[in-house]
Amino acid sequence: MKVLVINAGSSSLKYQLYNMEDESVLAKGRVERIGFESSILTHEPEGKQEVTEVSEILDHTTAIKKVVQILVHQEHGIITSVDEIEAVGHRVVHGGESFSNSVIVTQEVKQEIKKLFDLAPLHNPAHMMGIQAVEITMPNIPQVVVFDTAFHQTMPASSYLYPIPKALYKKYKIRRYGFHGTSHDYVSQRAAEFLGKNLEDLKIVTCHIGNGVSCTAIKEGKSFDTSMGMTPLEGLMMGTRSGDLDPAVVPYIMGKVDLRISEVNSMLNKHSGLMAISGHTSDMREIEEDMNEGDANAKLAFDMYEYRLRKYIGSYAAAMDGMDVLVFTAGVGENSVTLRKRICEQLTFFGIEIDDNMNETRSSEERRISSKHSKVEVLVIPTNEELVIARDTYKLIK
Ligand SMILES: Nc1ncnc2c1ncn2[C@@H]1O[C@H](COP(=O)(O)OP(=O)(O)O)[C@@H](O)[C@H]1O
Ligand SMILES: CC(=O)OP(=O)(O)O
Ligand SMILES: [Mg+2]
Repeated sequence: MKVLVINAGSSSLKYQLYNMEDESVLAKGRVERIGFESSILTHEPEGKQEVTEVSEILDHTTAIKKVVQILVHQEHGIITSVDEIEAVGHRVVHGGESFSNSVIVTQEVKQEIKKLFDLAPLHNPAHMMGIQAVEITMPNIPQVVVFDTAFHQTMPASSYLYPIPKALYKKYKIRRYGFHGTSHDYVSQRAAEFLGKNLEDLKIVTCHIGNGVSCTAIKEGKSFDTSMGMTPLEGLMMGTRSGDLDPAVVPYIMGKVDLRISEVNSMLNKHSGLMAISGHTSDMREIEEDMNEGDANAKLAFDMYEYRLRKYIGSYAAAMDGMDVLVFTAGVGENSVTLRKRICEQLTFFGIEIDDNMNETRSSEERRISSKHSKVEVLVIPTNEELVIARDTYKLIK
């Protein structure tokens, strides 16, 4: 059975085509700059040359059409007919309190996702466009949605409630939901397997450090607490998102410089984080390069990013009364030798001891970077959200 996995963003759409018999990836790619005149489709078919196409892709339906066209293309394609695709699985960022598992898409499910547009304005409307684009382009194909929030539905009320009037939770469902759940779930399971231990016996802190950044405390195999909140803005400093700040800052700025709600949202989501402090980039590779060349703003951005991560890791060790395993994952977590070193070198209080050689070894494999004497196992586990989505889709459709 072949499953197409889609992660639709507001102006991009990433895809992977899986053969579920052996879980191999037949092709993957992305459409960027949807809605612009020069949109870019990058397609990587397994065992063939990567292709890039520039054309006008004004909406998600056109983007999906282009993806299907290239998947069945004579030269660059990997299947002979679209009928070979038996199911589509989508990433959906916000599932609110309605979903603690992946589900098959129905009218009711779509209604629920729509109700959550307000809570994830950058993500959920784009996912819905992806689902509708598949309905138009591949009618009758079963679709499954896999939620970032689902894994965190096990959090206790003491973790998910905010200390504000309870009516706000009852009436508007204002609470912590948490995100990147598929990733935290996947890497914690892989970590236990890597160590040959029972997941249920471990206290794990997982750090998903990509464009979005979140940490999760995992106890008895379940999410116990996580740094993102009602929206993916809370918690750690990110590429362009501020993370935690005094909530009083928001009304204060709105009064002082006469900003509208949408402008404040945009400032905190798109113009803050590494971008704001470095003054020119949200890309960790550039931050590190500039820092090494003596750029003081890049250094400050790096220091703040690292410091905030370290504070969260420490607080989750306290939250679980211990930490057996610390996991780094996602673009920055898997690749930044410097960030991992700086964090671990200043967590010696917990008995963490990093092995510099292991940390510096470049690899895309799961690996241990702590020394033999370290009291906490420190691992780098490459995440694979797409594989989890493909597996859930296969399970529900099969
Ligand atoms: N070698 C590297 N060193 C440091 N950071 C890296 C490296 N490779 C990728 N990154 C960073 O990873 C981030 C993107 O992470 P990723 O998990 O792909 O994000 P997302 O899935 O949220 O788009 C970028 O900030 C990028 O700079
Ligand atoms: C939820 C979230 O922050 O997702 P991403 O990291 O893909 O932006
Ligand atoms: Mg990601």
